[in-house]
Formats: sequence, structure tokens, C-alpha cells
Amino acid sequence: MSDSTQKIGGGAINEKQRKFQQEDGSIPETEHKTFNPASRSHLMHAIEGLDRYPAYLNRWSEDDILLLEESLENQLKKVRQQKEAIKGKRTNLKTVVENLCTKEPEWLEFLSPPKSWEELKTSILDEQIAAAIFRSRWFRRSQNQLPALSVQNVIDGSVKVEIDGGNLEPIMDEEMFDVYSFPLLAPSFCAKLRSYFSRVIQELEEDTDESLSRGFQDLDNLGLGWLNSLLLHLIVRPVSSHLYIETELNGGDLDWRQGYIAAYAADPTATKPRQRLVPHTDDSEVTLNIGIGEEFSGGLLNFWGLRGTSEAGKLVGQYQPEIGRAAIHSGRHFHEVTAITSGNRFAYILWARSWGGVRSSTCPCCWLNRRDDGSCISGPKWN
Ligand SMILES: O=C(O)CCC(=O)C(=O)O
Ligand SMILES: [Fe+2]
Repeated sequence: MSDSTQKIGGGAINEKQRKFQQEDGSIPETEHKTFNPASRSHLMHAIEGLDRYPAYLNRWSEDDILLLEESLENQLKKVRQQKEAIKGKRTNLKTVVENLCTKEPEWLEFLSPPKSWEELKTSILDEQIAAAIFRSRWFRRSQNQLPALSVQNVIDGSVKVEIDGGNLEPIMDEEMFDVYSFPLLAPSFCAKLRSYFSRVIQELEEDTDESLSRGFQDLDNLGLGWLNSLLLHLIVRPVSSHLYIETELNGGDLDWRQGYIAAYAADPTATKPRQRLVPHTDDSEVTLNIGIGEEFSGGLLNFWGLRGTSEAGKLVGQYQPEIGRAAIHSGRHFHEVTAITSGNRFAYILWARSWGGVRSSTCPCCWLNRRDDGSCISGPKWN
């Protein structure tokens, strides 16, 4: 990735530049002929050794032990630096949101979770997905029990939602291999989300701390963590149990989410930092991508194949975002956002992971490359 793509207006994604391939396409030879735990493979071998063999370092030279210690300390330093930076950023964002709600108290209602199913149906969800949920056997059963299940129970993740496949099918389009779309949020809710987000952005733009405003904004930090949880438990888990249970989840469930607003502009600024997004895969098992507007041209989603398969480099199709409509795809499906040529483009992105499932039995390398034959050293066989 060249320097220019790292700047505002570039297409960068937040990944370190990799040496994976040289300009001529060849793979560089390893520079680490002796033990050097600054290299990822050596460090991982050492961590695996420490975990597997008693008194592992018995056979090591003093110098190599020192190198390992230094390398682990460097990792710890990274953790601590990021921890502090994130803490500061979150505290500042909280203050920005609090100040905004003091100035404009009408946002307080928007930021509070729906108190009833009726409120969820009429002010947040698209009517078709609402009907699919409320007509499902799970929902009808849950309303007949005492006490009846509340929206808050779903937000808390204390129940497993099931949406009948027969209700989903008629409202779901298979856009291309592995990518499906369906109506999810009411356009009026998208408009509110966009205006709230834009108001926060305006406040941030007045902030002198660039690091605060730069990048995509996590909704947990903007008082909308409940919306992330609601979408994980009410939508992404049940929909994924129909679409991705075998291919992405190995029969398991999703248990983690991160939800953020990705903001783009034809003329990027610190708070709408991107004009496009280069091809990448997500650090998620399943990604939900909801178009929330506003008016723009360009900004299409291109999909290639799945990482770790022979199709990885092949263009599979193009998806045009629509307000309120969600696209759902496997996180390891290569995708990009083409350049925005006019206007502003916002998408609400939710990444979902399965820490208790696939990620508990594969190392990151096997996960990325879809080696799931049970032979990974992180799997139960070795633990
Ligand atoms: O903006 C979009 O539609 C996609 C964003 C995306 O791919 C990402 O944030 O990982
Ligand atoms: Fe992505």
C-alpha cells in the first residue's frame, strides 16, 4: 500500500502493509535465518512451545531468551499504548455526546432502546422484516409465556431468536454467491441515524484533537451500543443460522459484535475520511452492511471470492447499496467500496464473530485460509 493511500482521501483500510508479495509478484525469502522473535512465525513458535513443553526454555541460549522477552515486552507495550489511546478517545467521545444531548435534548429519546415490540416495529424496523419476525413461531411462543419476552431480553442476548426460513425467503434476494440482501431498517430511522451521526461529526469537527474524529465511528461510543446488540441477536444470529451455519460457523453461533458507521465523501474530510475502500476481508465471521444514505454516486460494493479459496481473486459481482436495505456476507469474502464520485455515503456496518465456536478451535492463519479439518494446533485435539 503506498503512502498516498494511507492519507485522508485514500482507499486504505486499517491493516499494516504486508511484504506478502514483491512488485514482480514473487514471494520474498525469509530474512530470519537465526532466531528472531520480531518475526511473527518465530514468536508464534515460541508461544506454542511455552504452552506445550514443560521448562521449554531449558534448551535455549541466554541471548535467545532475552530476544524473546524483549519481543513479548514490545507486544505488551503495544497493548498498553493502544489501551491508553482508546480510553482517552472513548472518554472524549462520551463528553461530546453528553454535551450534544444537553444542547439538544431531543437526541436522548433517539439514544434510548425501544421499550416495546410495538415501538421497535413502528420506529426502527422495516415493515417487511418486522412481519417476518413477528410471524415466526419463536416470537409467538415467546409472547405466550409468562412473563412475555421483552425487547430488552433480546438486546441482552439472554434468548436465542429464531426467524422462520419460510418468512425470510420471500424478502431476501441472493445478490450473488454468498451475498444476500433484505429490507431491515425503516428509511425514517436511517434518516435519524444519519442526522444524529452528522451532528456528532459536526461536534467532532470542531474538536481540535484529530485522532478523535479520524476513522470510522463505533456506535458503542456514541450511545448506541444497544442497537449493535439488537441487530446481532435479533437479525444477524438467526439469519446466519440459515445462511452460514455450515460454511462460516461450523455449526456454532455468533457471540460478539462491533458496529460502526463507515462515512465516505467525494471530497474526504477527517470525519468522512474515505473516498473508497480498497479490497479487503473483514475480521468477522459474518458482516452486515446496511445502506443509510445519503445521496451519492459511485460507492458500489464489489465482491471477489472467499479468502482461502481458489476464487479469491475473481470478481463475483457488484452491489448497489439502498437506504434501509442490508447486505449480509461472510467476513472472509473479499470486497471493496468503489470511489464516491459525488455526495456523501454512509453505511452502518456490523461485524459478528464466533469466539466460542470457530475461533476457539483455529489459529488466525487457519481461520483466514479456511483450513478447518480439525488439525490446527489451536483445536481441541491439542488443548
Ligand atoms: O462502506 C461499506 O459499504 C463497506 C465498509 C467495509 O467493508 C468495512 O468497513 O469493512
Ligand atoms: Fe469490509
